[in-house]
Amino acid sequence: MKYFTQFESKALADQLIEKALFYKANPRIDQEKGAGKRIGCIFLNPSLRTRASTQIAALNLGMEPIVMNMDKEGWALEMKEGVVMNKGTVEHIKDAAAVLGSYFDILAIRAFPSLTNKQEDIEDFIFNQFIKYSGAPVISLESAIRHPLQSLADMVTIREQSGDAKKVKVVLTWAPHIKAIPHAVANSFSEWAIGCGHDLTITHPEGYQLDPIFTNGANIELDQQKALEDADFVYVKNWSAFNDYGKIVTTDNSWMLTEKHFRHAKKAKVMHCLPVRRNLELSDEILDGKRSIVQEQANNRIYAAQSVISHILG
Ligand SMILES: NCCC[C@H](NC(=O)CCC(=O)O)C(=O)O
Ligand SMILES: NC(=O)OP(=O)(O)O
Repeated sequence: MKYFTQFESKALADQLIEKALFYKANPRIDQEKGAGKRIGCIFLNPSLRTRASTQIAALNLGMEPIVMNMDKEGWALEMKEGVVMNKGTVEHIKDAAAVLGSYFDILAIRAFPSLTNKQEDIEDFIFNQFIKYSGAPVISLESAIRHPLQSLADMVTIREQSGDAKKVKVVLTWAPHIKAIPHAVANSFSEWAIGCGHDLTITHPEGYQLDPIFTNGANIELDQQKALEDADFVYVKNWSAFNDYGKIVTTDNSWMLTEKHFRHAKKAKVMHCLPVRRNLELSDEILDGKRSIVQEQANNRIYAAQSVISHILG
């Protein structure tokens, strides 16, 4: 495997989930595997979990991580081909990515969408420029349209929490927010949950349909109460409109989950990738209550990353 950017197959997902659970039980068992190798973690946007968990994962494998916050510490990058660089950008992605590719054995990149240029975002243009020009193996730390390390950690968490249950009902519910938020987490969660064979229902207000490329195979139910019935796992996430691209269509706060939403889903566990805006996206009551498994999820980010890095190292 040279690139970890999206769901590939159930067989690979199962292998990565098993390996993540193995590393969780034996974090340092492969301390020699990455010895003498470096991973470059390139952030064009903020991060807490992805930044720290990827570094810990690399260190568990004996590999040296170097983090660059390119949005703040690097030169302003030009992404377009053939432009006269007489404005704000200082260095072309061609040159920067080629240098980074020569410095590192693996490159890991975070590049959020603009939410203003739909075509560029759905092509994952900036992320793909790094792939094109670096020549190195690349791991996505969240691109414009996907967040596969998050989704892998989510699948690990569901596997861990569901024990012997053969089939679980998973619900992805939209939550209110005050800002236009990317689709990446919701897209990826849907892609991985369907790919891993879970029974997935997606619920959101009118106008928040996700790109069907990612949701094909899910049950779409616009009535949140109905969607939540008998859920085993409820994944909470805000996203902006996809059709009316990047717009906020409603902020209806009745969509924020509280205990009363779980009348017909008594056993449901609640997931969120974090960061979460409390009492806007999700209530204190849920986040601090027994249903929440958000800390377990965040912890599993380490072993998801370790599993992927190990797989790329071969
Ligand atoms: N990496 C996890 C989520 C990152 C991003 N959240 C945010 O941008 C939150 C911003 C805010 O709450 O102001 C998202 O939802 O895609
Ligand atoms: N869940 C997640 O990706 O968190 P960060 O944005 O803090 O990395």
